[in-house]
Amino acid sequence: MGSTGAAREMPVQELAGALGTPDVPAPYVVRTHKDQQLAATVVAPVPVIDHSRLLQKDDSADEAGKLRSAIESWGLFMVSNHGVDAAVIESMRAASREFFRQPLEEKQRYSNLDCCDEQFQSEGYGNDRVSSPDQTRDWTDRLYLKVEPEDERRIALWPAHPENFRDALDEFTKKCGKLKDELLRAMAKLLELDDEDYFVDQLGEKALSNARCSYYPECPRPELVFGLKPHSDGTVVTVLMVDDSVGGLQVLKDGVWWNVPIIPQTLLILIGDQIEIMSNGIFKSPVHRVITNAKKERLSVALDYSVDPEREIEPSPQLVNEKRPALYRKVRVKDYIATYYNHFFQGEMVIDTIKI
Ligand SMILES: O=C(O)CCC(=O)C(=O)O
Ligand SMILES: [Fe+2]
Repeated sequence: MGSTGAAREMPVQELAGALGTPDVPAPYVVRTHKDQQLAATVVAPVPVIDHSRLLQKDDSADEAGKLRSAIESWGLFMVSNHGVDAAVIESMRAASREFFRQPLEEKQRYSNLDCCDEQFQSEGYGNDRVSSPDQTRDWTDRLYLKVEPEDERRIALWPAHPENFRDALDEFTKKCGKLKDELLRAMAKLLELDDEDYFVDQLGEKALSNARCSYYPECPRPELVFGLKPHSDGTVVTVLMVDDSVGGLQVLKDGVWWNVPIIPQTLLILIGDQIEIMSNGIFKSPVHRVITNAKKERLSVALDYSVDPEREIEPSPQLVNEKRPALYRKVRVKDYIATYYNHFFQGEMVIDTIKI
């Protein structure tokens, strides 16, 4: 991720609090998709996969079939009985909410702008890097932290308040990591790969995972802005804890934006670009976005799982044959991630650049 100099932007939370008029500042107004933000009215019938059944030796066939159809039709699905205790999820949620509720000065101790030269450093609290003056800003503030490899954590950027934040994130990460490995094994089985551990092994010993706590303040003009622009995730998979009462996540399917429902006690799994590449396009990473709400704030916590950035990925040789030649070029993950944001800011999908 580049480190272009960035002017300090006002957090959206402060902006939302300061607005006395029903208006949003021009840099947040989406120019190209007028009124599209409110277009979705249909709730996506996204399948719920019972994870404990998926893991059972003799009773997994139905669940595996559901998983396949969920991935093929939506590129995302919910998991229930996922092994991440409700208490772990609730502490993560509460600790993140508590963090964003604090005064600005407290949050800025973890700023994503370096304290000395104000260079953007991606980890920490703040907004996206602004790389060009005409970049449309998203109506969100974020706390972005590397959680794995564990020895690369920058603990100084992990909030010390609320006091349980660090433990909550550590616990959430560990439990979700196990879930992610189990799901990747189930996905390798679906593709009939010889090695059930194929995707887990591809991640490598220095696999990267980041936590993204996103806070979307209420917005006076939801129809004019994005909470988060349309994108597909540049990950292998993303485990997402959505807000427990406020919707806003939408997924694009067959040219239509669908609302992703909130289903209590589930976690949402998104197929990312990296597994799209490794599965030679059999799995597709869905384009999704977040819209804001005029009356309510929203909070989500995402765990991004990526192959070790130093490694290269390509379609699994077992999924390439004469009938289905490789659809993607081999790419170094670090290069993929580096170009990801430039495309994201332009509203383009980086995966299109490596399609053969
Ligand atoms: O806030 C959400 O529900 C989705 C966030 C998301 O898509 C992302 O962080 O990549
Ligand atoms: Fe996403």
